[in-house]
Amino acid sequence: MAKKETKAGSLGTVIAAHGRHYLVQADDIKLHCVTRGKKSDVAVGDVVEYQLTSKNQGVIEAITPRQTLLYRSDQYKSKMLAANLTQLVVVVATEPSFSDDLISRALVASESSGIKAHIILNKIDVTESLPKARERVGLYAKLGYPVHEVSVTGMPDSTRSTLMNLLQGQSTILIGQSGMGKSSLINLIIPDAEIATREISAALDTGKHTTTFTRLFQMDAYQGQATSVIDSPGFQEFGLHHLSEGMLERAFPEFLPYLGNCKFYNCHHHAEPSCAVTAAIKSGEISTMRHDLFKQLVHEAAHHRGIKCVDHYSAERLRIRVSLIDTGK
Ligand SMILES: Nc1nc2c(ncn2[C@@H]2O[C@H](COP(=O)(O)OP(=O)(O)OP(=O)(O)O)[C@@H](O)[C@H]2O)c(=O)[nH]1
Ligand SMILES: [Zn+2]
Repeated sequence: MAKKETKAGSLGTVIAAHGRHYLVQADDIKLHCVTRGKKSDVAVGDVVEYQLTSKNQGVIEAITPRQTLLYRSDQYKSKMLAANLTQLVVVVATEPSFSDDLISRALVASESSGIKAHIILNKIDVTESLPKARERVGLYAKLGYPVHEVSVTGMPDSTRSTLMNLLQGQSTILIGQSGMGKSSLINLIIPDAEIATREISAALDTGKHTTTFTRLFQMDAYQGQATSVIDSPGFQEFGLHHLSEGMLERAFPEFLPYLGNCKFYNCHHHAEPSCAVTAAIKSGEISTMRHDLFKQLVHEAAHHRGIKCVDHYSAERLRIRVSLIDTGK
């Protein structure tokens, strides 16, 4: 393979991050890289320019323009989950019970970052819990998010082909609560995933906490399109404090037909008279659960105004938009 280079240095993809230490896949080698100074704005999935400092170490000099950037944030800071994703896949299962709150937050994050979202319903071999789980994911299917039913242990072959169809040519992040079978899915499609994770963990000296970092697996390209899967550590919370009210209302696809039809142009869709969104809840077009989450997210974000990462976030979105214009997309 020809070595990819720019004037500033060689190019590689960040496949794992731990603190300010990064593992960069450059052609066939993995380099342990650091950034200059205190900079830590590198995300897994970034394509970076680096300079070699020794045989397997380097310094990241620059991040090439990102196509997308997925964030989550709490009241103190925003955290970049992954860069250059094309899709997000939420993994849920028939059991243990999954959280609608976490699914919807992940979907809102994907909408606001311009990333497609899918849902995988795993463990459909657990037939007692299947009807209820199907009914619950049906809400998301109605909103337009494709739902794929699989069973890693019950139907490994068809599960593998469903996954390969979904993943090929894409850069995908898998998100799921603990116990949904995310690791089982990864092991099914990437047989040496555990070995790779141990290697990454040793290279970045992450200690015993091997599952607490995000890592990217590069798979065989599909029709010339790079294919990669990012496994994110299971998390209980998915804060979206960086999203403004305007961004939030547009991240709920079921609200879109009603926006602009409220009596007040600056309607918060809360308790205002003649609100088209609350009318749609009454007529059953919008679910109360999703509207409650919308109000909760607006409430959380309201506590966040003025914190630096809002500017950082807006600047990044502008940068992505400019780079899309530059590349003519
Ligand atoms: N019945 C059934 N069990 C499954 C299936 N897939 C995974 N499991 C089981 O579910 C449990 C959790 O699977 P994991 O792959 O560890 O789940 P995870 O989402 O990675 O969870 P963490 O490792 O806690 O983040 C394990 O005992 C698996 O064997 C399935 O299709 N059917
Ligand atoms: Zn309204």
